[in-house]
Order: sequence, then structure tokens, then C-alpha cells
Amino acid sequence: MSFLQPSGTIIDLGVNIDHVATLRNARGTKYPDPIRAALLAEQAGADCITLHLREDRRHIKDADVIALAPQLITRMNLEAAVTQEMIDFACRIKPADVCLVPEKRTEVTTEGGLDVAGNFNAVERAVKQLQAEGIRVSLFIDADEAQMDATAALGAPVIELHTGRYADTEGAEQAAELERIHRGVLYGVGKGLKVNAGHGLHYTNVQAIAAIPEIAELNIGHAIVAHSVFVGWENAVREMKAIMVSTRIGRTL
Ligand SMILES: CC(=O)[C@@H](O)[C@H](O)COP(=O)(O)O
Ligand SMILES: NCC(=O)COP(=O)(O)O
Repeated sequence: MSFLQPSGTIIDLGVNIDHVATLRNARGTKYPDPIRAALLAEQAGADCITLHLREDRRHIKDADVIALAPQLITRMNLEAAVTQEMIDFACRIKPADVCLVPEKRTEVTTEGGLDVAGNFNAVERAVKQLQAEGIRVSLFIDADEAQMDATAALGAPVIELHTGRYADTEGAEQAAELERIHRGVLYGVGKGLKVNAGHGLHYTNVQAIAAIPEIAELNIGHAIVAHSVFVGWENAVREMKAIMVSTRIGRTL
């Protein structure tokens, strides 16, 4: 059954289509088409589509963002570095959401959260420029109180907590990271922020994060693209959304 779920359901799933573009770019073909993936993901239960226009354009291209924006039925969450080029581009596209993320050319994937406290003036300028275009801004940060204080101080209404260390660890270290994230969620909500989470989440580690009732949205990409190789794209999206919702319902009953 394909259906569109209204955004703002029990817990929102943002499907990140970056690595559909990685597969496309591997051979320089036009397929698999990230735009088709986004529209099918919406039909399969995605509450928003996340895509990261990196400075090096290693996966998502400018043309992908431009083509997708008018076709989305849910909403676009555009991830971008805090550079004038990216902020100006985002202001031309005017997605519902922009998530400001740190970027290093040499990184394989995002390695940590944005240092909002240490780059306060630059981040504040970017946030104000985006907000002037009616764009809701989220900041991709570690579960760190100083970063959340800085986020609230400069007026961004949303944070996305980096779950990479939780995803990359196990045992006691992972349990400690989960507790740190949980404390961070509560602190962020206490500061009046909408709290999302993402990075490295997959079908067997998402449950503990989705069970945190104050989390509004999870952004998940790599694991969904990987799983789709075996079960198909729409099934991979449906399965992730079903796990998130059933975990949340089970947690709140
Ligand atoms: C910010 C974040 O964790 C991801 O959304 C980001 O897109 C990861 O970078 P890649 O998609 O290039 O792996
Ligand atoms: N911000 C996290 C995101 O969009 C997807 O990250 P991942 O699931 O590809 O690691």
C-alpha cells in the first residue's frame, strides 16, 4: 500500500537521498534518479526528504536540489555548510528546512557536530539570512549543552543531535553515548528547541533513539539505501518508518 502520511506524525522520518546520488555518480549515468527516489520515499511514508549539497558535490548536485524542490509533496530538508555560497543557494531554493552541518573535504562522512559556540557570529549571520527568506533553520550539533545554549541564543529553533558516536560504538560505550543523547534531548527541549537526531542510524540501532519520546524527527539515509539493495527502495523506507512508529507507540503506551 502506498500512502502519504501527514508530516508531524508520532515521529517523523526524514529520508536522506545522498547515497542514491552516490550510486548514480559511480558510473556517471542518470540512474538511479535521486528525484524518483525522493518521490517514492514520500509515497512509502517519508515525512520529509533530506539531501546534503556538499561543497565538493560528491553526491547531490545543484541540479538535483533545483529539480526536486518543486516536486516534493512533503518538505525538503537541505543540509548545507556554513558558507556564503551554500547560504545564498539555499536562499534561492527556499526549502522548508535548512540544516547547517560541518564539512571537511577530507571526511568520508560527517564526523561531528557544528561548533556553534565557537563560530557564533558566522552561524548567526547564516541563520538570520535564511530566516529572512522564511526558512526554518536547524543546527547539526553534538549533544552538548554549550552548543544548545549557543543555538538558542542565536535564535535557531531546531537542532539535530549527531548520533554518529552512538552508531559507531557498542556495549558500555554505546550505552553511555545513548544516555548522553537522552540528556541532550531533554536539555534541548528545556531550551524550547525542536530536537531531531541523525547519522549512522540503521534497522537495529534506531529503536533506542526512536524510543526517546521528545525526539521529533530522525534523518536516516545510508542504511535505507543499503537495505534497499535487498528489499527494494519503498520497502526499505516503509520498514524504517514502521520500526520508528512501533517503537515510539510501544514506548508511550
Ligand atoms: C549531517 C549528516 O550526518 C548527514 O546528513 C550527512 O549528509 C552525512 O554526509 P554524507 O551524506 O556525505 O555521508
Ligand atoms: N543528518 C543525518 C542524515 O541526514 C542521514 O545520515 P545517514 O543516515 O546517512 O548516516
